[in-house]
Amino acid sequence: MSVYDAAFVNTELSKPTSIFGLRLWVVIGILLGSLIVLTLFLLSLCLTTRRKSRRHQHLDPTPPISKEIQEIVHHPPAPDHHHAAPPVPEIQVDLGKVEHRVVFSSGESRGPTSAAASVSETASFGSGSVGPEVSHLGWGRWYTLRELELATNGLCEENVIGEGGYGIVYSGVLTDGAKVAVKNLLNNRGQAEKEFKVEVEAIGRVRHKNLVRLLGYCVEGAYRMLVYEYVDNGNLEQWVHGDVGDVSPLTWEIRMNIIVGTAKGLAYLHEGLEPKVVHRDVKSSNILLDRQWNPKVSDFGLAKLLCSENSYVTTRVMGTFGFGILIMEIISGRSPVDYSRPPGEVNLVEWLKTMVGNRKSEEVVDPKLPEMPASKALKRVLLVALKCVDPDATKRPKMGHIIHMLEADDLLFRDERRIAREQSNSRSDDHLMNRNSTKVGERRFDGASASDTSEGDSGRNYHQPSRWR
Ligand SMILES: Nc1ncnc2c1ncn2[C@@H]1O[C@H](COP(=O)(O)OP(=O)(O)OP(=O)(O)O)[C@@H](O)[C@H]1O
Repeated sequence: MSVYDAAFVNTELSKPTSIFGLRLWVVIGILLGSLIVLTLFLLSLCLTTRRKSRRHQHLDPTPPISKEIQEIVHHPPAPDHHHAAPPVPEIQVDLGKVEHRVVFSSGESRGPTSAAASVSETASFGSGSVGPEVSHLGWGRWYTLRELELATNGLCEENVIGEGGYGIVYSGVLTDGAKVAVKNLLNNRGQAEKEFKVEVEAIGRVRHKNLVRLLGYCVEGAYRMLVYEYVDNGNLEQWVHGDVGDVSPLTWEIRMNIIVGTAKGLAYLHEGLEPKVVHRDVKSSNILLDRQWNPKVSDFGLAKLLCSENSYVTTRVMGTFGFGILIMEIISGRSPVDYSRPPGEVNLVEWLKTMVGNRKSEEVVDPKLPEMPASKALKRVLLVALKCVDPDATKRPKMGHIIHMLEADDLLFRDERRIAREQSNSRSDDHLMNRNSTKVGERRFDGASASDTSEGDSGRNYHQPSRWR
């Protein structure tokens, strides 16, 4: 720019304007200053908003545990365990990425109406839906407390189906109509949360028709709840020891079905999963029944996950002893310990051993059984029970082997029943007795004869009582 141009610009800028007679450069200065101030204001506004929203995300009450839930790899079972379910794919779920807003604040105003109102409230905050898509895990669902309150009529007393060592169990109906059992775990903080994690991780991935299925869980504030499929025909303890009249509805066939089904559920826990799961509390109140009398093992909440290297013996010791007592309970209708009985009969295992040793197997059968079982079938199942409670833990059979023995027994029993029916129909006793012995002989080649089973698994010897040969 030349000296003349600069002088010209200077003259022009120094001219007074119509705005309060201010010179042009002053007006331009004011405009520029205002623009800068406005830009700075907008920038700070923008930053404040972003910071606020970030703090909001931080306050999102997604429980920390949910981020730790992930599907555990389900290894296929060993080839000889053909009862195990097919493997499921590995899925990792990070619930922290799902927007959860929990609006429950206190225990007041419980009941179906208030609960319903809150559920829709939750929906409006969340991803727009309160249904399963909000909180799918790899294996199940994460439920809000509101959902479970709605399902259980506000955790009301009429919905209580029982109380166990770990909390109260409620029946409930979810919004999709599914009936569930909600176990509200007793909460003693710290420890409870640890147990809860163990239980959720151990149970969530397990799928077997003879194991009660965990559908999901709820962690909210101090609440820890497990949501199970509802099994609708009570538990085995109620049917074996409850007031069912003089004749039990549990026929021999039903009892055998319960024993075999329970064995399959336990075998899956012991042998179909890696790491293994051991129930540690096999008892009749933990065997739930459906309307077709199919058993489902429940309450493996404190099951410990074992390292595969050193679990072998432990699994056999812990798992089979309780199962042996359970068989005795089902066959005899007696409790494992019953102080109302004479001294020699208080302990079921000891009494039964004595009875079998004295060739009184038939006398151990539950007097409420509608019909006596075939002698061989009875002895076979008692033999299995006695093997399970062998004082030498290393001689106890594995659950898989127990199934093998029991199922062979089942076939044998069916044959004998068919033959018995034929006997009573034709009345040609001698002829049919010959067929009977031939049939039994044939079955023994199926790999489950008394001598086969007496050898025990893994080449261990079991000394079968000679009277049973
Ligand atoms: N999934 C379910 N469906 C139907 N009823 C259930 C279900 N789970 C548990 N129950 C019932 O709830 C009651 C309490 O069960 P829970 O497993 O808590 O205790 P328990 O087995 O009686 O005792 P413990 O805790 O000492 O094993 C039992 O009567 C059981 O039959």
